Amino acid sequence: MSTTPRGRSSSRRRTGCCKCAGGGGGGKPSTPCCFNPLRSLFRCPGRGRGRSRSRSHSHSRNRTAPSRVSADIGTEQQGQEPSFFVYSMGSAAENKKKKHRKARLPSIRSCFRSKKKERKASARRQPLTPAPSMVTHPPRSPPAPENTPAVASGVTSTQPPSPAFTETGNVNSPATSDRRTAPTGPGKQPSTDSAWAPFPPQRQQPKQQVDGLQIVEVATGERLSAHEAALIEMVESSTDDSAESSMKSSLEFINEPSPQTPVKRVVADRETAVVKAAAREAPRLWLNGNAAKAGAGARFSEPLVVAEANELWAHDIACSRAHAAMLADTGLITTGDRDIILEGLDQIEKQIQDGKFEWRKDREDVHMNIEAALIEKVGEPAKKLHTARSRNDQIVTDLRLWCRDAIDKILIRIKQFQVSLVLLASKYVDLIVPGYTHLQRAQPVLLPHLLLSYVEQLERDAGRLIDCRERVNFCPLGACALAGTGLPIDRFKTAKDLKFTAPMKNSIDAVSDRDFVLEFLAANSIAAIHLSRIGEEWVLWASEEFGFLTPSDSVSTGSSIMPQKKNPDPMELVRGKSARVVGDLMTVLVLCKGLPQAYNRDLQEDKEPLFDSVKAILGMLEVCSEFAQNISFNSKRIQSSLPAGYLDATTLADYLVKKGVPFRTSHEIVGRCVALCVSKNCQLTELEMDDLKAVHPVFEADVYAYLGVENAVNKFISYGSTGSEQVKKQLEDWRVQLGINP
Ligand SMILES: N/C(=N\CCC[C@H](N)C(=O)O)N[C@@H](CC(=O)O)C(=O)O
Repeated sequence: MSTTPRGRSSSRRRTGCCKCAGGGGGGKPSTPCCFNPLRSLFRCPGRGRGRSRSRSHSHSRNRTAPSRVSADIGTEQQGQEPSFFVYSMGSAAENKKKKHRKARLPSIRSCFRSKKKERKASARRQPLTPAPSMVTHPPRSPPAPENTPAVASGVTSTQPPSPAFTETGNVNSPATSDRRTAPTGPGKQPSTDSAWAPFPPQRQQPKQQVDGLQIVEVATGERLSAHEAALIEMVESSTDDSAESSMKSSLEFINEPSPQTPVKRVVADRETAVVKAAAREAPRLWLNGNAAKAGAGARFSEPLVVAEANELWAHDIACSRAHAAMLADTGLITTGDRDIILEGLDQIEKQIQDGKFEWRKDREDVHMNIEAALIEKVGEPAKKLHTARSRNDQIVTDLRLWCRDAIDKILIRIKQFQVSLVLLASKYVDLIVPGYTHLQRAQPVLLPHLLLSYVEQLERDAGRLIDCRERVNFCPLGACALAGTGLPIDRFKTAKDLKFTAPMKNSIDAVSDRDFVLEFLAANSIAAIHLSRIGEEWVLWASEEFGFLTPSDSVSTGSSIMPQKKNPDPMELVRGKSARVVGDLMTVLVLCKGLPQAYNRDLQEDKEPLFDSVKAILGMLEVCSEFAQNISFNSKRIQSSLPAGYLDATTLADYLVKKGVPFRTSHEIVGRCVALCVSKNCQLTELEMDDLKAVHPVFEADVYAYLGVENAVNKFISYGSTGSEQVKKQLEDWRVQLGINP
């Protein structure tokens, strides 16, 4: 067993797992394996938020998911779980491994270095060759009918994209013979290759076509796409090393052991392969792959890819399916191409579900990963999928679909908690508890009345989410980058297929706004505040000072030093988690406040707080339900505490009002009665008739039916009051509404 510098065990570091840090594995749901689900929900030390790349911070990244303490406790056996947890630091052995991994950083570069001179000379001799790119260039060939066979099936990437539209919007396809026609516009160089090329040739390499990609053999013997090879050349020939060092530092960062659960580590291990790919390719989406070098922007998108993909891949594929179907319906692609695309998407979906999909950080985001994989899989037809689509409308459509699903999940959890509260209330129908204002004893209330007050709050939380869902449910797809498209798409069809209410009316608005995210986060924040208040109340009530509530052992934790302690920390964590939910709202509010209209890359930053907020609120609700199912109220202790605090004083004032005394006067009279009790050290109900008459002659013998907490509670009759009739009725209504059988 190795120990960390803090003396903590690391032997089980890789065996602990927790639900909240799961979700890796290419969309595979993580399996909670902690013996206590409440603990597992809240044990993740990291939130997956932007990790520092700074080397000086590397030790903090060595933190793993909190491991069970397996320190020297004599007879400790494998698999036994101490009842408290600590975070552990990475061990020396792990640090060694990390160094070892660094040494394995991109070897491909050195292979290219050995060929540098030769290639430079070659580059001087030869003009640049075209590099396949994801950028679609306008066709430079005369139109041909859409059903040209060569167009409907996959063609090589040296051919212009098809089918294409003329400016008048007609579907056209380049005639096969015309594909070899070199562009003649200003600045276009004649191609040395027999095929038409949008850019001049770059190098002389033996070329092959695989799935429409041009393949070249490089010095390592590896077969890379021309695009990949061109990129390495760019980095290599750059006099400025920053592109390479930026890439390298990213690699080091990615190769660091991260504070992840084993599920995530599996993903991270897979990412090692991804990283190698990144070292030889950094696709540039502008200038057709001929831009100088990878910029600093990549630094910010890389760590997000996997997290973003885990959440959004299913929605992104759903959007692509709907979009492909619409493109075929409108004749923008053939039905044959649509079927090939759909088949490819099915395969990708399966790969992701099986955890076999390689998420490449160098492909920027979930959209580019899926689209590029689709092109690799099915070739040319996949290149048509991005027709009349931009990542700007894709991401916001994905997000709206994601929010819709997330809201539905939260609504279910809210209902579960409501049911737990109603069941709890049903167990204590007659239990009177002190009601507090200013945290001072105020008036007696029935415990079910208090518990149903939480149920009401939750109902409004659900209502806010339902309202928000209505506004979320409009479809931005087809807004394209911001302006819509000149192509005859059918936005109503995609909206319908994706079960949106309707397409969004304004394409600029569609890609610009994240008000639906804000609204969702605001609704979450209010719900979180409600849960936090319940958490606070229950923590307070579980204290020795109150002693009103006892959590069962299954929802309690112990102390590492004070053996007698039993902490209600799930509810403390509910209270604590509310801070991050509110913080997430603040993050997106501030994120959006300075943005000009239409898409801005800042918006990429909306996802982490959105995902985080939803994860937190789902966890909080689950914990609250479980806590509610595992607490008991200490009736005896509560009852014995009721006499203190003159809880019946206001009911006595109401008695005087019924006798015709103005309320302000009755308030004063009861005040004098209470003062008398204080001097006599007794309860109001213990005052003799003579004592009462001495305070005011209006008191009669019937006053004793108003004194004492039971009598006081029974006197409440107003709608929504704590009177037992009212409470019983409301409890019954809630049972019916929530479908709880008698
Ligand atoms: N880069 C870009 N959008 C990226 C959106 C997706 C991004 N991962 C996000 O999460 O916001 N916009 C390009 C258009 C495009 O790439 O489709 C632009 O407007 O210039």
